[in-house]
Amino acid sequence: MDTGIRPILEIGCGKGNITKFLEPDICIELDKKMTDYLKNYNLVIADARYLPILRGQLVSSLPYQITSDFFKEVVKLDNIPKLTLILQKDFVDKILNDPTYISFLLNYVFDIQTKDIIPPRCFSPRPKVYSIITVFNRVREYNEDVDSLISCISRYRNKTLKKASKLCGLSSDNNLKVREFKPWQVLELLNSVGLSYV
Ligand SMILES: C[S@@+](CC[C@H](N)C(=O)[O-])C[C@H]1O[C@@H](n2cnc3c(N)ncnc32)[C@H](O)[C@@H]1O
Repeated sequence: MDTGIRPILEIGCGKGNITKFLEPDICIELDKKMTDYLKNYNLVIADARYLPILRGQLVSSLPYQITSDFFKEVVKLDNIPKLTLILQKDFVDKILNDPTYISFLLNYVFDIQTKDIIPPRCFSPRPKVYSIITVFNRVREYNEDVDSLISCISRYRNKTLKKASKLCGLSSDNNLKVREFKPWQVLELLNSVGLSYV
């Protein structure tokens, strides 16, 4: 935990299991029934996806079904330099290995570091899946043009970069298939279509 980046915002404080150690500056929780557990903190009862959160570092053990929606919003918030999240391990494996839109975009904006794996028995109720603590450090500002290009190119992952880039209005001589690029090779992919976003 980097206490130098403030404010620290915790999303989904629940019964305060993480909150009591973290002591965040602001605690955001959707479920009003949790108010009693969180009365000692600066509590905001709200849906974190729709909050105008402008700066700080985020810590969260979010429900896994909102992970993609959450990232699509948070990736655009340049004043959020760091996120420490408990995520479903399968999701993290995908963003590190699979050539999808969200994987390329997250690897473009963040340096992604995996930490401890958390087995299902550590949670109550017990989930079916393994979780993993993952730290996202922002290394680039969000860029709408890059986002659109990644969105387009990743739709053609079974085509060569040469064909995919043509379909996306650009040009490339690269005959590798889009799916042959690992998410962490996103800059190489962008450079291959003539965009230099290092
Ligand atoms: C997996 S629980 C984690 C609870 C607590 N942090 C813990 O570790 O025990 C997720 C929490 O996020 C809250 N939550 C779900 N969706 C949310 C949203 N969109 N905005 C804010 N909180 C949300 C839930 O009500 C729940 O308390």
